[in-house]
Amino acid sequence: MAADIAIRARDVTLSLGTREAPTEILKSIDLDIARGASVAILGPSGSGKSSLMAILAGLEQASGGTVTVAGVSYADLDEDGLARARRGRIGIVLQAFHLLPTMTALENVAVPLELAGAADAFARAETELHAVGLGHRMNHYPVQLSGGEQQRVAIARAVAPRPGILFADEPTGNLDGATSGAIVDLLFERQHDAAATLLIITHDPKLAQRCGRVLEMRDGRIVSDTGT
Ligand SMILES: Nc1ncnc2c1ncn2[C@@H]1O[C@H](COP(=O)(O)OP(=O)(O)OP(=O)(O)O)[C@@H](O)[C@H]1O
Repeated sequence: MAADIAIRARDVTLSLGTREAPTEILKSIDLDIARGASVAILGPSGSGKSSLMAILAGLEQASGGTVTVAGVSYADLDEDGLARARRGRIGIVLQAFHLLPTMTALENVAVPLELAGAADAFARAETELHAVGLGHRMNHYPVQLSGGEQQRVAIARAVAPRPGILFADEPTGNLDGATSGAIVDLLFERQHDAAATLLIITHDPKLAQRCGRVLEMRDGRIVSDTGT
């Protein structure tokens, strides 16, 4: 695969449900995303956006086809291998934030940094939490944080290791206009700093406009693809 391609999917399908009544969630997705690109995925609810992102991020296995991310083919990896491939290289912000309930905001951001081998994990985590406006909430546990605050912790956690690839599923879904603008600025700043590839699912046309490329999904397929 060419070095300038960060994400490649070939004939990716996802079929869920029962064997008697399978539902085709994704239908023959072919996609190349250039390194350093910012890509928005738009499309109606249920069109398969989150499913596609989960497969590209290595969180879910496709029913068919191949996925290669940062030169690593997912076909050769089991779950542990996928987790190792993600660590420090892929940042993910999902709709459910998956913060660890027994850890404070600071620990939620610092621990993955430590796992990725950072020596100054806690200092960096503090910096990231300040950047998302949560300097005053660092020692709060997830249950003590609002939905928007939890979302910002999840974003700080995803960008802290400066991953080469960032996946974000509705990253501003729970945030008000002003906070959302600041968080989007931060995502693009981090992308720029690390020359990272950014893939964002959004319903927000303004956010989509900030991306160099816009994909539109409908009924499990990519039906339009504009930009680079
Ligand atoms: N485990 C499952 N079994 C059967 N169908 C599923 C399963 N998980 C998801 N689906 C279906 O797959 C389709 C695509 O879901 P997906 O979450 O990828 O859509 P989406 O475009 O991200 O939607 P939204 O914008 O609402 O988040 C939906 O119709 C959903 O009901």
